[in-house]
Parts: sequence; C-alpha cells; structure tokens
Amino acid sequence: MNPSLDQRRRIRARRRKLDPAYRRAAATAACKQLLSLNRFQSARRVALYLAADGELDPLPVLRKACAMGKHCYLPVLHPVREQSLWFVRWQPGEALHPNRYGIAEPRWKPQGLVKPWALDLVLMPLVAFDEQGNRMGMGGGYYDRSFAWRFHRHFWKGPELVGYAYELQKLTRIRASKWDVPMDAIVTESTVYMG
Ligand SMILES: Nc1nc2c(c(=O)[nH]1)N(C=O)[C@@H](CNc1ccc(C(=O)N[C@@H](CCC(=O)O)C(=O)O)cc1)CN2
Ligand SMILES: Nc1ncnc2c1ncn2[C@@H]1O[C@H](COP(=O)(O)OP(=O)(O)OP(=O)(O)O)[C@@H](O)[C@H]1O
Repeated sequence: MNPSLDQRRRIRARRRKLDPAYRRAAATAACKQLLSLNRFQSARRVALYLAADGELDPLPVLRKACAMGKHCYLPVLHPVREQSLWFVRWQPGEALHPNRYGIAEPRWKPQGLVKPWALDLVLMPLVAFDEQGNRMGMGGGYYDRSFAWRFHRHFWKGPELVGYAYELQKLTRIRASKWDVPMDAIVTESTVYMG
C-alpha cells in the first residue's frame, strides 16, 4: 500500500479522536500564537477555513480578525477550474452550504471573490506537516493547484502561507512532490515553526 495514504489515514483518525476540551483549549492557544505574529497583524485580507474532519478550529481567529477590521475569506471549490480554489469573503452569521465533501462554504458572488494572489495571509488546513514547511493535505491537490503560480515568482511570492494544525500532526520528514507548495510557517497550539 502507498505508505503516505496509510499515514494520511492514521493521522486523520488520530485527529478525530481528540476530546472536545483539548480541542477548545488548543483552538484558543493556537489563536494566541497566530495573533502574536507581525505577519498576521499586518495582513488585511486573511483566508481561513471552517474546520472539518477534526481539524484545528480557526473560528477564534476568524472572530478576532473580523473584530480587528480585517477582511476574512473562505476557500470555495472552483466551479470550473478542476480541483482548484477560489476565496470568498465571509463573516460569522452569513449563510453556508455544504460542498461535495460536506464541508461548509459560502455561496460565491462575483463581488465577494478574491484571487489567491490578492490575499495577504492564508491559513492552510493540513493533515501533516514537517518543520521544513512541507505539507500533506487531504489529497485533492486543491491548495497546491491554487498556489502553483508561486513557483514562477522570484521576488513577490504573494500571501504568507501559514499551516494551522495540532502538534500531533507533525512528522519528522515529509517527502515533498514537485507540485507541493511549501508553507512559510506553521502555527500549532504550542509553537510557531518559521520557514
Ligand atoms: N476545512 C477544510 N476545507 C477545505 C479543505 C481542507 O482540507 N479543509 N480543502 C483542502 O484541500 C479543500 C477541500 N479538499 C478536500 C479534499 C478531499 C476531501 C475528502 O474527504 N476526500 C475523501 C475521499 C474523496 C471523496 O469523498 O470524493 C477522503 O479522503 O475520505 C475533503 C476535502 C477546500 N476546503
Ligand atoms: N499544480 C498542479 N497541477 C496539476 N496537478 C496537481 C498540481 N498540484 C497537485 N496536483 C495533483 O493533485 C493530486 C493530489 O496532490 P497532493 O496529494 O499533494 O494533495 P494535497 O496537498 O494533499 O491536497 P489538498 O491541497 O487538497 O489538501 C496529485 O495527484 C497531483 O498530481
């Protein structure tokens, strides 16, 4: 069996088993870590995600960011571009609908859409990471496709890509594929790993 498939399944299962009290404490602690970063404080347009499958919950960050006057965006499966993402402005209380994976997303409207390169900071959901900034996701290649243009940029690399995950999702080393877009930093409930 493909070892990374097996690993993906194992980590997802471990993540789902965390108890609610730990989840809440971790969501608060990770939010504090993120808020302490200059690159978060100076970001105006921030993309986050809505937690699914036991992911570390960025809702405290979303609330705080909105209160700080930042514009918050959520990933939406691109209607025509295969396995790619768009980002749609969203605020707590606005309507959400499940996408084909059952993950809640806002309905896109032309005026609320932003291209990935127009964001300042992207909080990336992930299944596993390593300290070098390598990321293993859910296996759809969505974030890799959406930020592949980064490979052709030498100076301006667009938004800061910040992984957001539980400490238990850290692996010693992830073997990156050529299409894997590395992250600039990873924030967990206990640490910030800087790329
Ligand atoms: N919260 C959150 N939102 C996100 C992502 C994410 O990782 N987390 N994505 C990050 O890319 C995109 C969605 N990507 C996903 C890719 C695969 C599966 C998934 O569950 N796949 C099934 C098998 C495939 C199927 O059901 O058709 C599985 O692995 O069991 C879910 C989301 C956009 N939104
Ligand atoms: N830029 C790209 N162009 C074409 N195909 C790509 C690109 N990036 C990834 N893929 C394809 O997507 C598939 C899934 O990639 P991978 O397993 O790295 O996804 P992932 O990062 O885990 O998923 P996600 O970003 O959705 O969480 C691979 O088969 C890969 O060939």
